[in-house]
Amino acid sequence: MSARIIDGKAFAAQLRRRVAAEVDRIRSGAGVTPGLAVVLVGDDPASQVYVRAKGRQTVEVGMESFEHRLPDTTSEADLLALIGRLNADVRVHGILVQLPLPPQIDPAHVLDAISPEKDVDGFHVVNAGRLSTGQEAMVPCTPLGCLMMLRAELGVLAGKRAVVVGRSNIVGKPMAQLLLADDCTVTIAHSRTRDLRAVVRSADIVVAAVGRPRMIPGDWIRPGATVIDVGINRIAAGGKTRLVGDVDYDGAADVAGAITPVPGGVGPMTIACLLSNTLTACCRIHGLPAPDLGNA
Ligand SMILES: Nc1nc2c(c(=O)[nH]1)N[C@@H](CN(C=O)c1ccc(C(=O)N[C@@H](CCC(=O)O)C(=O)O)cc1)CN2
Ligand SMILES: [Mg+2]
Repeated sequence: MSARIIDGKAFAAQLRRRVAAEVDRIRSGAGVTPGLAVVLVGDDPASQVYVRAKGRQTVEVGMESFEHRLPDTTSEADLLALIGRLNADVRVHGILVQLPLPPQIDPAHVLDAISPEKDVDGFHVVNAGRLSTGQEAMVPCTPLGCLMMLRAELGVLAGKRAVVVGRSNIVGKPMAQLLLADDCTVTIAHSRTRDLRAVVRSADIVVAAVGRPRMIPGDWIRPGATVIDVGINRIAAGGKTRLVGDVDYDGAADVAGAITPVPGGVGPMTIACLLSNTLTACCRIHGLPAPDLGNA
């Protein structure tokens, strides 16, 4: 193993400390406390863990947390009505609806019902459009966390060849936009890409976000490349389960310059960036200068 390990847990802890200091500053200076509303529909076990972590960390950085847990039989109309109330609630600066949603609810309807300025997930079509046209946007948390770690690891990203494997609206596409905005030469690869091995091998930066356990073997990685593994895949292992990424960690760590582990890499940064986005949303809503915490 030669790669540096990019410690997402430590990064996230550092970002939360900076968010907490800024929350303290705007509360004492402007008398405003940022508030985050998280909505969970149903009882998906992983979602419950993430929502609990979000609520706890929101309170720990000094923000107000509003948690809404709805049964998995909730209709789309009832969920839209709740979002309408949260949009109008002046104590709430950020709104997040935990994904996935049960099948009777169309996520596109729900995400586009959230006020763009309170859309701390950055999933609203207005924020996606703003990001892709270089305007001030709310930036999706997972790619924002990846960008922060890449900038800290590599400094200036301009001119780097970046390959993003995966084209989802919530990770792959916004990640590519962020890298492009930092002047990388960006390729988005996906399940239909021809000779994926050669494409990945050409990259100085590989962001893997396909959701397939260890799909990218170590010998696809260019020696010295920086590898950001977004995958969080639970696999069976010796009668138990364990988490692995989309990259074969042991193989890639032998050749990469730096790599994020799973767990403890991108995942913790997702929630830290949610807190940072909530602070940003609160500052924008109240016309306060938004602190630079390494945001896009
Ligand atoms: N509305 C949203 N829904 C979902 C998002 C999102 O950003 N917005 N992302 C994921 C889930 N997610 C946050 O919601 C999330 C996933 C994983 C982690 C994390 O810290 N993972 C740990 C491992 C945790 C474990 O042991 O299971 C790690 O990688 O170290 C945080 C947040 C889908 N839904
Ligand atoms: Mg795909």
